[in-house]
Amino acid sequence: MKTIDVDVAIIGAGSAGLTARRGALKEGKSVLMIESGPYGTTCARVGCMPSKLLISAAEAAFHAEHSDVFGVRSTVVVDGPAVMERVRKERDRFAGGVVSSVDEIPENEKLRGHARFLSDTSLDVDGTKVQAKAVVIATGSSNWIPKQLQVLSKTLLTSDTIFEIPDLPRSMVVFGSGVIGLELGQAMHRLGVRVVVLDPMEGLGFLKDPEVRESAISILGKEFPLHLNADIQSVEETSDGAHVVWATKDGVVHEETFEKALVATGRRPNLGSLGLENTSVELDDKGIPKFDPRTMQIADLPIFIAGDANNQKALLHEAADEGHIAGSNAALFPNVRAGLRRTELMVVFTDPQIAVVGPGYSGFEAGEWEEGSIDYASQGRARVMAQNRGLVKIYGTRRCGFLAGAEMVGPRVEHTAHLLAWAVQSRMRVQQTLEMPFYHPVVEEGIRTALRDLAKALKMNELPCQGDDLRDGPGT
Ligand SMILES: Cc1cc2nc3c(=O)[nH]c(=O)nc-3n(C[C@H](O)[C@H](O)[C@H](O)COP(=O)(O)OP(=O)(O)OC[C@H]3O[C@@H](n4cnc5c(N)ncnc54)[C@H](O)[C@@H]3O)c2cc1C
Ligand SMILES: NC(=O)c1ccc[n+]([C@@H]2O[C@H](COP(=O)([O-])OP(=O)(O)OC[C@H]3O[C@@H](n4cnc5c(N)ncnc54)[C@H](O)[C@@H]3O)[C@@H](O)[C@H]2O)c1
Repeated sequence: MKTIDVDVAIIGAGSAGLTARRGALKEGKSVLMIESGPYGTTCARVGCMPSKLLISAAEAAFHAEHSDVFGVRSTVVVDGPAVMERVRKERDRFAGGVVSSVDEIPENEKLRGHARFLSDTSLDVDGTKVQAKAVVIATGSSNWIPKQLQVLSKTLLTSDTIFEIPDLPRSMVVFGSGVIGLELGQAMHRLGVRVVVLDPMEGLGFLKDPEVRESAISILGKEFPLHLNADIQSVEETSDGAHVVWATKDGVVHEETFEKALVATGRRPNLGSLGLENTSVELDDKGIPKFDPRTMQIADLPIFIAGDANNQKALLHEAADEGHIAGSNAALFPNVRAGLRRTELMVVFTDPQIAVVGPGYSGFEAGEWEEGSIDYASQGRARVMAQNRGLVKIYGTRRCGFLAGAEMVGPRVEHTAHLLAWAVQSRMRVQQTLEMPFYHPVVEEGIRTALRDLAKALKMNELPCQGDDLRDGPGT
């Protein structure tokens, strides 16, 4: 058996694996990156980028169709093949950029094949043995298809296949009201596809604030059928398509046949065929290795885990940060150090957009925090643009009045969420954020209203706060 000796072996050439490689190289160590699938990363090939391309087409159709409110009349024709062609063309450009960067990696620093642990520091890659001083697991995640939906084949779409369809279907049932189901379901609806979204659970699990969640459900549910707490009674594939019978919360039974079925029921880390049983890695009750999120190290082993593989924050920027930390620490093993973890930030690209900043509503102990809010119904700029829908809640700590996080659904919150995340990470107090400039008329003025509301709830002038208390702010 051929053996390759290396300082750091990285399993997976996705977003986490590629930054892990850079992190390890910076420390002057030799690196081998192993990849079993196509190069180009999940994000660029079948994730972030093609989904946002489809959403942009849907936004164009929606705005053209809804211009009447401004007195502008138009007739809209959605050319399905042209929509999908642009998605693929631009997607190929993004993924091609990543592939070119991988092409530039010297041949002796990369290996094609499926990696499987033989011990903590050795791997089998399709018959080649890799002996490493440390290993980074950056194997990503895959779509999970529940048993009930495994009967689907010809009609089945997942995020891996939906961007390959040559034309838009006439109808599509979406299983799952998570981020993927909502983003792609709304986009397809806006492109003229008859869409129904079904979820047996409460749905929109990424929102924890009941009022913000309710606002998002109400807004999205007015635009397309969004059936949460649905009892999905039967799913079968017939010659006409996917035949689904379900009962809604009110007990009404529905029965429909759809040309396509998008299964967006969650993703699971790619750990199953890694041979972890041959290592000293201890798994939690979900089968995920226990690791330190500051160093990405698994126990005190020479094994590190980054990106979707660790099942924590399945987001691109987190995968990149985690990869970098894991790669440098693998190179420095056993002298690992804590890396920078940023304030949490998540944006869902529905319309209106949804965002979560910091630990969100569920991140605080009772009695430790206050909230301020704004309903976008009457917000000036939002009304000007006829996008006056949504609710923003901002949270602050009672102790010293630190800005702590937000949950929001509203116009252009991708931007306001960034401002708030930067302020949280900078450990700003609510009062300090109100001292910042606000232009007029902008949607950020809505955030100022919520911040004022929060300052009032915190009774800012009465808050005792020693200089030392700054050490205890969010982000420490
Ligand atoms: C439809 C969709 C939309 C998304 N939109 C966004 C968004 O808008 N914003 C955002 O922040 N995030 C988004 N995400 C999430 C984001 O894409 C992921 O969090 C990110 O791509 C994870 O990167 P990764 O490096 O962990 O995994 P990947 O990029 O998947 O890389 C893992 C690699 O490991 C390889 N591999 C697996 N097992 C082995 C093995 N045993 N041996 C060798 N190689 C192996 C795989 O082939 C793969 O190439 C989206 C995801 C999807 C699916
Ligand atoms: N904008 C973004 O940042 C973005 C976009 C897309 C994906 N992502 C990442 O991808 C990850 C995976 O997204 P996802 O939407 O697949 O997963 P998810 O975990 O967010 O949602 C899955 C949903 O499927 C539902 N479900 C489970 N079984 C079902 C069944 N049998 N029938 C119908 N529904 C069922 C669940 O109740 C849940 O609501 C996300 O956690 C996110 O981090 C991020």
